[in-house]
This record gives sequence, structure tokens and C-alpha cells, in this order.
Amino acid sequence: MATDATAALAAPKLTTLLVVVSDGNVLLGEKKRGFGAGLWNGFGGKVDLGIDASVEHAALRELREECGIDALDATRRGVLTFHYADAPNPMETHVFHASAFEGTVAESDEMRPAWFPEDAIPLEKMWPDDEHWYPAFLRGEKFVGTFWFDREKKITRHELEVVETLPARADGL
Ligand SMILES: Nc1[nH]c(=O)nc2c1ncn2[C@H]1C[C@H](O)[C@@H](COP(=O)(O)OP(=O)(O)OP(=O)(O)O)O1
Repeated sequence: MATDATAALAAPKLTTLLVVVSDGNVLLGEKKRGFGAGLWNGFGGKVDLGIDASVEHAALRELREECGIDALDATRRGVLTFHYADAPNPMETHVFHASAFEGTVAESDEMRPAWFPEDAIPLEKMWPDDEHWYPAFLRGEKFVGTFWFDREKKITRHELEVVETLPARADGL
């Protein structure tokens, strides 16, 4: 049985990723700083257990902070686990889809947003796992995946499954 210490060591870092798709266009942001700087991605960040009542709240908060809009119909569509060779704990990223939003898209300190046609997202400037799961995401499917990266952030192994129902989180978040 895992002790508290070993459980903490293996505990995944919980993060969110929210991708708005509206009228055939996908809203992405170029990350200006921090983890993944220079790459285009959906909007998201760490779940903050001090302020977020749920993973969905964290996803909505990060979207608002990073590009100034409020998603009105966010739904959780994927759970991705990333193992980075140089990180002690895996990252568990909950991927949300939204199509309706309020507010005006605006650049922030963290992200430079831009719209891309669904069939022309800049995969060559995105995380290498994205080409594996965006097609399922854009088809409206739910998915669970795990990706292992080497120190150069290249994928060494991956698993990806389209599912009917996403796994519930044991902690209720
Ligand atoms: N391999 C990967 N593929 C992908 O598509 N998104 C990834 C990814 N690895 C990380 N991300 C996303 C998930 C999450 O939205 C973000 C990492 O969250 P972090 O909290 O580490 O980022 P930040 O340094 O921006 O922190 P915050 O201050 O919480 O915004 O990058």
C-alpha cells in the first residue's frame, strides 16, 4: 500500500485546457511565458485548490484570466496524462470544449490569442501530442490518453482511447 509520502510523490499535477470552437474556427493562444512558452495551445493552467471549487471552475477562470472571455457551455471532453522525463510528477490535464462565450477576446500577459480555421490549426507550433487528440476533439468525441516525453519533449510512447464516458475523479473535483 502507498504511504502518504509515496502517494504525494506520485500525485499528478492537475491542470486544465479549454478550447473554444466557434463557427468552424478554433481559438488558440501563443504562450508568452512559463511552461510551453512559444507554443500555441488552448487556454488553461493549474487547478488551484484554494480558489477553484471544481476542475471546470479552474478551466473557466484560466480562460477568463488568459484571454478575457467567459465560456457559457464548457463541457469536459478529454483527460490527458503527461509524463515529462524531467518532472517528478505526471500532469493530468482536463480538456474542455466550449462554443459559446461572452466578452471580447483580448491578449494577456500570458497568451496572444488568434482564431484558426478548424482544418488549419498550427500543429507544427503546438505540443507534439496535439496532432494525436485534436482530430477526436474536433469530431466531438471524448478521449483518454497518456503521453510520455523525453527531455527534449519528444513523445517516446503514447496511448489514446476514444471513450463513451470520461472517468470520474475520485476526489469529486
Ligand atoms: N503536452 C501538452 N499538450 C498540450 O496540449 N497542453 C499541455 C501539455 N503540457 C501542458 N499543457 C498545458 C496544460 C495547461 O493548460 C498548461 C500548463 O499549465 P501550468 O499551470 O504548468 O502553466 P502555467 O505555467 O501557465 O501556470 P498558471 O500560472 O497556472 O497559468 O499547459
